[in-house]
Amino acid sequence: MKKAMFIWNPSSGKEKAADYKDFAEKTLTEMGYDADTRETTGPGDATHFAEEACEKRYDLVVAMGGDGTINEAVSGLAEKEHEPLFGLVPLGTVNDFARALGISLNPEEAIEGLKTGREKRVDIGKVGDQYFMNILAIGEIAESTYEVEPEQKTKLGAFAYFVEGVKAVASDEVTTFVIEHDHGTWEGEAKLVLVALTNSVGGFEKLAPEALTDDGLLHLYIVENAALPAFVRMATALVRGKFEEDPAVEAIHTTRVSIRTSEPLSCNIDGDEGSTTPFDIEIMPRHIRAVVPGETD
Ligand SMILES: Nc1ncnc2c1ncn2[C@@H]1O[C@H](COP(=O)(O)OP(=O)(O)OP(=O)(O)O)[C@@H](O)[C@H]1O
Repeated sequence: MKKAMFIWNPSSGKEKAADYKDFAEKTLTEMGYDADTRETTGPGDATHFAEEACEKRYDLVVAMGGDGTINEAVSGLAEKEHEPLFGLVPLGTVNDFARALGISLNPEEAIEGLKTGREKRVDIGKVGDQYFMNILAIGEIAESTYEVEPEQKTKLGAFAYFVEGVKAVASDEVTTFVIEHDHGTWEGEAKLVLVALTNSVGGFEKLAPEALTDDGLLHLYIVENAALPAFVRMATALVRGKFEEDPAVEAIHTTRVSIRTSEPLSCNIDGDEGSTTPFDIEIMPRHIRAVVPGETD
């Protein structure tokens, strides 16, 4: 009998998560799987469960939760000898990976979609011993998001980030970056460096509109240090989906990026704090066997 592991985070998606869990178990059984359900209790669980599924040669791993849970499950599947199929059921607030893969943001539809979906091999990124599916951000603007207090986040939402971002843009502090990539070396002062894998970043689909989940490329954007009006222009370009055409933005498509900075800076990986510079980022092309909507080729 085919074996599936269903990993779910009960803290995501509020009180309906348990109902979706029951529906997912029923669906996997109907699909002919022996379904083994695992509930996460805290950070790291989803990774350990997915690792176990690889060791025990499961056919399918399905993770249900927000982007944090999905990142943890994919990290457990990465670089293993046995590669189960990976299905995801989005239950978070942003759900970038599901958006990029065209998976329904309605959990019931996403679960139903496992029945009719097809396999698609998709890229992930690697930095040190961490993996990412959507975006790595580094620079004063990225660092400033850590300064947003939790209660400020709840009260003001995106506006709190915006205020911190403007403060970072307006500050005199500048960081010098040395960035090596496939086509050469970029050296200079930058406010923000972004490495995107997909076209959905923070639920916003216009930062890297051309980034495909299986193009084998890191989409690198270097936002140069500039005066405030340039940032206003850049924000407008971003909203219009023309970010990479802005003169203060260097856009490079590459398979590897090495980043060194004048001061150590920590990066933000898929929304959570990650490694501190210097570090190397690489693409792992078509590494994960994701289940996505659509007919099998
Ligand atoms: N039982 C649990 N209770 C609390 N936290 C948990 C539990 N299980 C896992 N976690 C942790 O919760 C973190 C956040 O989960 P996740 O990102 O999936 O949900 P979310 O915060 O609702 O989503 P989003 O970030 O999209 O709003 C994960 O990093 C995970 O380690």
